[in-house]
Amino acid sequence: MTPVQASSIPLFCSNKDVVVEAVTGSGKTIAFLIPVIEIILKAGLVHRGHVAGIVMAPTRELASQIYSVFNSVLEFQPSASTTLKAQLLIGGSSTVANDVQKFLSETPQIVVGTPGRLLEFLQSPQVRSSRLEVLVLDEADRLLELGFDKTISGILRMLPKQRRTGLFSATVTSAVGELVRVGLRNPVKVIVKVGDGEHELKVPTTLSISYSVLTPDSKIPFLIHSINTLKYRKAIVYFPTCASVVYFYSLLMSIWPKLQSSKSAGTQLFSLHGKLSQGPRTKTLNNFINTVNKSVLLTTDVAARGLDIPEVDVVIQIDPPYEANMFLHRAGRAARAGRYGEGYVFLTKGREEGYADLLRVKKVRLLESQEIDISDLKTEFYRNFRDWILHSRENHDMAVKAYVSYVRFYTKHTMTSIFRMSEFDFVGFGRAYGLLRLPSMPELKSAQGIPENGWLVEDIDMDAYKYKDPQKEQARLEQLSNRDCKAATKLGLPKATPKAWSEQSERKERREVRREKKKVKKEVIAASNLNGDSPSDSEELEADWKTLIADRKKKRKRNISFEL
Ligand SMILES: Nc1ncnc2c1ncn2[C@@H]1O[C@H](COP(=O)(O)OP(=O)(O)OP(=O)(O)O)[C@@H](O)[C@H]1O
Repeated sequence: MTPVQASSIPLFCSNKDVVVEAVTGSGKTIAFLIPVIEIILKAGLVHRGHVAGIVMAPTRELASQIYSVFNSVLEFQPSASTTLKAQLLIGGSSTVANDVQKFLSETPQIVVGTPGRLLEFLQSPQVRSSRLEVLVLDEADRLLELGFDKTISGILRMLPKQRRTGLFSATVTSAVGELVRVGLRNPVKVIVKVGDGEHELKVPTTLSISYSVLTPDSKIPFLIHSINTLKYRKAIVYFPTCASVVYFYSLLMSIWPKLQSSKSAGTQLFSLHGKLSQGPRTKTLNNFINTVNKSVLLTTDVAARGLDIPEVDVVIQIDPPYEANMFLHRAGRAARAGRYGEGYVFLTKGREEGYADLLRVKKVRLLESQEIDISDLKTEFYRNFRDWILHSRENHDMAVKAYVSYVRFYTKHTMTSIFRMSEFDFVGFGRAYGLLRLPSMPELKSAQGIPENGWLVEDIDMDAYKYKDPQKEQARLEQLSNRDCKAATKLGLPKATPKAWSEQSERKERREVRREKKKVKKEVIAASNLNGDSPSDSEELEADWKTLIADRKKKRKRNISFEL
């Protein structure tokens, strides 16, 4: 047994409620799974329609993993004894009605699931939970966080008070205040500490963590450099939001082959996030787990907790997560069960450097990475990035979505003294996200140094910037031809959508051009008056004015430049 198993299994099995905290990858799954089996076997047979044990986990992936560990243990049941069975209850793959049907026909005693589906399942009149013996909350602190709490209260109301309850996590202490509400009676706290001889650590001792301080536009090139040069079989890269995973996965799929080193040739990329439907989500994770090739998974915090993929030996965090505990869970996907692993986090130059000190206070041992010159790779990256963005307008739409979601993510940081919105580099990240123009968003209103009209490139003819999808392009062309026509509004063109916004801002821009024309005209008239010309020499004046306007226009319509 691992230390957490040796200390918590006897307690949990001997009718004690337990709260167990031990670092990632230390074997907590077995530490609750064995007692669940023991407690149910000791209680004797349960009747059809009754649940005897519930294990709850915050994500579908984690619930599925626990269910499969259950099955691999239950395979070893002596045939003469009660046959224990488990059932998986997660949304997205089957209906509640099907789950209930299966439960009644296969009579499992244990259910493993995510809170939402578990609640719906327990609410079915055919399912009884009054004889429940044991409840486990894996990743308990996460489950108790806002969002799940109403669901969990609903589940707890349906369970008998006479039961054993166990809370497990690598960071369970933050949930201690909630214990009474969760219904633990005189729980025993088991905290398994690790250390490097001198100091206690909150991460496995076999996990080596480094941080790099980078400018916004160096982050993705540095990621490419890292996945090109680091030694790993499988690596996980954490992005802040679903939209940023979608965006950078599309970008890297297209341009990374051009930037690969011989060391990384043949490496497969995968992407996983919470907005994928269940089918592709499961398929992607299985493919990542089962591929024999060197592979990299781009993902969000949906894959931060609990996932046990032993071959993962490198974890990269493009940005720190919005709360510090998540850092430990993300990094802990590597260095599991005594294996060696490496964690990297990219901090934005400026205020974010303080995050390293905060982690040290949180008992994370980390070092600053050596500075590496990646200027050639960066130049090559942005050349390819520019071509890719300009290749289709869809790419820019994706960039806008990813950027907006990143800004919103940044506002959610709990450590506001380090991650200050007032110091957020809107322009730097706009360029890093490949934007031609910053989107209009409330957060930008009070920001400093935003270029006029949000343009990040000197000029671009947005009217000529096409969608690859013929239907989208057709719609865009129709909008273009309608945009000046007041009738378009009457026809009900959407007002609040991003397109409506861009239409609005384009209208604003045209107004400005008109204003500028008027100004120039006035200047010309004033100048000619000074020269003694009569304002009635209108033909000549009109010609001068046209030339002036044309010159200004020419300046504005210079080739698209994309300096990043
Ligand atoms: N007694 C044991 N001996 C050897 N390996 C073990 C033992 N118990 C568990 N393991 C292995 O350790 C790995 C990590 O276990 P597990 O996923 O339960 O960790 P955890 O503590 O729940 O981590 P996390 O906090 O990240 O969820 C798994 O691959 C598991 O098979």
